[in-house]
Amino acid sequence: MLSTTRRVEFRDTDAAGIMHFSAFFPMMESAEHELLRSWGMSVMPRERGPNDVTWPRVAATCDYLAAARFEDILAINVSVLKVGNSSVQYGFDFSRDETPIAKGTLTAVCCRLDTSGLTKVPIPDSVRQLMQG
Ligand SMILES: CC(C)(COP(=O)(O)OP(=O)(O)OC[C@H]1O[C@@H](n2cnc3c(N)ncnc32)[C@H](O)[C@@H]1OP(=O)(O)O)[C@@H](O)C(=O)NCCC(=O)NCCSC(=O)c1cc(O)c2ccccc2c1O
Repeated sequence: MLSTTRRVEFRDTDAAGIMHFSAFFPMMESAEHELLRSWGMSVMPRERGPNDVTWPRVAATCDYLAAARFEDILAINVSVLKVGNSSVQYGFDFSRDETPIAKGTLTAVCCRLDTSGLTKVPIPDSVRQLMQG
């Protein structure tokens, strides 16, 4: 549904010279935000409107298949795995030159954000259509 790339930065690596497990999560988050932008949305809309919802995460996973190193260019394929009433689960496939590096998931919940905090709401139909492609 979205193919993008990210370079492994020095800060992403550990003392063994390989990409740290935690560094995959910001890349997944950033790729998810890119997918939302490709649909004309922002994860944090600045203006009020019918789709001014935000997407806190309730679950995140990552399986590590091969090591990535400083300055590697990782291809990231993002797909929508499941659309629920208020939740959406994304899948992330990381690879380098066709070598699978990692597979992750993020689950986000459609929420309104106001002074009282986050309130779960059903995914708007127009957004659901985009997610279901
Ligand atoms: C998000 C909540 C307010 C929802 O609370 P509620 O109790 O109403 O939710 P439900 O239990 O009914 O679940 C809703 C929905 O999600 C599915 N679900 C819940 N837990 C899981 C799980 N562990 N795995 C898979 N799915 C789960 C559940 O099945 C329901 O699905 P339906 O489709 O059937 O509706 C409340 O949960 C809450 O406040 N949680 C804490 C959120 C939080 O603090 N997360 C940690 C970090 S958030 C974050 O990192 C973040 C990143 C960003 O990039 C953001 C960008 C912009 C805005 C916010 C961001 C952000 O917060």
